[in-house]
Amino acid sequence: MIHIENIQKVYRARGRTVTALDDVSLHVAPGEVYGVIGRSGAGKSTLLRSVTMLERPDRGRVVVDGADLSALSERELRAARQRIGMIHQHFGLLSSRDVAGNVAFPLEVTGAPRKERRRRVAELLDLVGLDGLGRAYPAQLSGGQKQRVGIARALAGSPSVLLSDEATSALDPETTGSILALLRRLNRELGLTVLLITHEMDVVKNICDSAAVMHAGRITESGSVRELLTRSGSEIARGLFPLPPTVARPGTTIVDVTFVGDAAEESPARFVSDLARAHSIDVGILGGSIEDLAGGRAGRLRLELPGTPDDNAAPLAHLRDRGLALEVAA
Ligand SMILES: Nc1ncnc2c1ncn2[C@@H]1O[C@H](COP(=O)(O)OP(=O)(O)OP(=O)(O)O)[C@@H](O)[C@H]1O
Repeated sequence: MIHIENIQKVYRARGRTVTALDDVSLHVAPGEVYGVIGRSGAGKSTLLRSVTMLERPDRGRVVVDGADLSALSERELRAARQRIGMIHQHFGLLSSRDVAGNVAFPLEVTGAPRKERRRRVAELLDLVGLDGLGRAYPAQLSGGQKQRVGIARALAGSPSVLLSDEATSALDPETTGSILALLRRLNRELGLTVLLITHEMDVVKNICDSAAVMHAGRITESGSVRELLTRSGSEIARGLFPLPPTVARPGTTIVDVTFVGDAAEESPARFVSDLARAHSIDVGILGGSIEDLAGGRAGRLRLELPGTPDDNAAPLAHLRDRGLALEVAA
């Protein structure tokens, strides 16, 4: 649905050059929620602005819903952008217009007749849970309600793609949860493809099917969250399932075990007790957790086994045979 291919963006300001995007490629499948996570300055906003060509990359291609946006004129782009909704951290509402007026705004721009606008606004307010608030002004709304207005407005033109620029960063945790649940519902009910940028691992945890990590203009890892969880050294895996820093005691083996899919549905305690019984060893649990992620249940445990990794070839093979991904500390 969204194909970003080898895009490059260098800013030059006051004799300084900053490579905001350095050969970035990303592929978002239709109907998925894709999160790009990174620290401030990593290039996330530049990436999102490039998807609509609000920022034209110096190099590379951006294809959205089959249209190569990098090849369109400004006039053609304006039309193509109507198929892409966008929501922002600070909502971007017009304070002089009421809620209905804000949601109707994009419909006025495209020249929809008044009756059609009324009908559509009522439908959108109902969809985002703001029924009855059409006459309220942004100043009278909570942050969560403002973001719902932002979402309704973004959906006015029935886009196939929604871009979210830190949409929950200005909200408290509870409101964040309700906005993420709304995005997930819209994704499922409307088949909406969502590309979001965030600096919060919780956002990835709650709604993303796939994710990418950005550092200094580069994508350092990307894939489905499920796949990343089992990838050795994945930052997403570490962020979703933080484990305490551990130094292996001499003569012991530290192994991180990742449970996804069926393995996560069974009790991890069962795996540990089966392992201990089958190999007559004491297995220590040093930390870990099991969580419900957007893509299903998953978990990670850090285990301590007696003996060196060489001594533990059989227990480690036992865990691998049960379909678990292992990372053995060097
Ligand atoms: N218009 C601009 N002119 C010059 N440099 C810019 C411009 N926009 C962004 N940059 C620089 O490009 C780099 C990436 O910025 P960008 O805003 O994309 O990062 P970000 O990950 O979205 O960070 P934040 O979450 O703080 O917005 C930063 O070093 C930033 O200073």
